[in-house]
Amino acid sequence: MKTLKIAIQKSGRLNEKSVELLKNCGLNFENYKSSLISPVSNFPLEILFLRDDDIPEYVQDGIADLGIVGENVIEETEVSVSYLQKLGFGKCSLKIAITNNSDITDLKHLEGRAIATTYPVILGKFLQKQNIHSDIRTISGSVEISPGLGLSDAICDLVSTGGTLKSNGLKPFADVMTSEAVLIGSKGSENNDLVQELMQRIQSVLRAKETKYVVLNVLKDNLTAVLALLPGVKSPSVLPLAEEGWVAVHTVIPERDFWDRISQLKQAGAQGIVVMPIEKIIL
Ligand SMILES: Nc1ncnc2c1ncn2[C@@H]1O[C@H](COP(=O)(O)OP(=O)(O)OP(=O)(O)O)[C@@H](O)[C@H]1O
Ligand SMILES: O=P(O)(O)OC[C@H]1O[C@H](OP(=O)(O)OP(=O)(O)O)[C@H](O)[C@@H]1O
Ligand SMILES: [Mg+2]
Repeated sequence: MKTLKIAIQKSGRLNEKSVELLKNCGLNFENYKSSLISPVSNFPLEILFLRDDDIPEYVQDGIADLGIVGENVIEETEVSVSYLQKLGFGKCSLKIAITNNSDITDLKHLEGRAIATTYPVILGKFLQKQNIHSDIRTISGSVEISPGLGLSDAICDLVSTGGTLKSNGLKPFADVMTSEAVLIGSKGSENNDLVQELMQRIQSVLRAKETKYVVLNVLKDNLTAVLALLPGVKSPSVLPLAEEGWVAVHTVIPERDFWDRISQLKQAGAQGIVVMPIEKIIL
């Protein structure tokens, strides 16, 4: 069977999480900073370490079968690839930001104004939809300093905490798009058996990340109330305890409403609650 190639970012915001995800999928490979290509010893796969901007085109052209990259980069490069899976990391928004003392209060005020960005394609489409004609100034980085230097009236750049905007005297003004890291594939790659195997592994790791394994003890009299609060993969397991009248309940709980569930369980009579991380959930 043909060896697959997956392109991930060589260094930068997505590198560490991409490597961690692949390792959690049980793939063995070396992650030397100097190597640009790394074979996986226990799966027919090679990992290419690239600048993130190049990943969509490598995948579109079939040089890499798969890639991990931000949605923002895919939109900007306007490639034709298959979106296979959102990966839940690298979450950020592309925003238009203005200076704290700006006279711009409405999108229409951007008409004729200069906006600096590394995302001219996405910004251009956004403005076109609003029928606004701005002077888009494409620069390759450090976008946030351009209003202070007099290069632009506004910027359009990625924001997550907002710290970079704040420290440059800027404030968010309009949301252009939200983004996160996604697994992409060359068109048709989703039909490849190896791609499907890898996607199943990735999905089992992502599912596990979203959930916790919980074991708790409860008096049989309170069991119905506790079970009513629990989802489980199929349903919770209930096991007798050595002490008469008590049972142990094993289940999985979604990470997102974890603390609410735990306090509800305690109120319903759950005791000795043990919470454990889950490595993989294979359905
Ligand atoms: N502040 C942020 N918070 C979360 N995710 C972000 C943030 N900034 C960028 N990202 C996401 O991470 C991706 C990579 O960001 P990074 O800053 O490492 O890119 P880069 O400097 O263009 O890297 P490269 O050297 O590979 O070209 C972005 O395209 C975006 O999807
Ligand atoms: O809202 P914040 O949490 O402050 O993040 C926003 C910053 O993060 C990104 O740059 P990054 O730090 O990745 O550096 P880069 O410009 O060198 O890619 C982005 O281009 C912003 O400058
Ligand atoms: Mg880049």
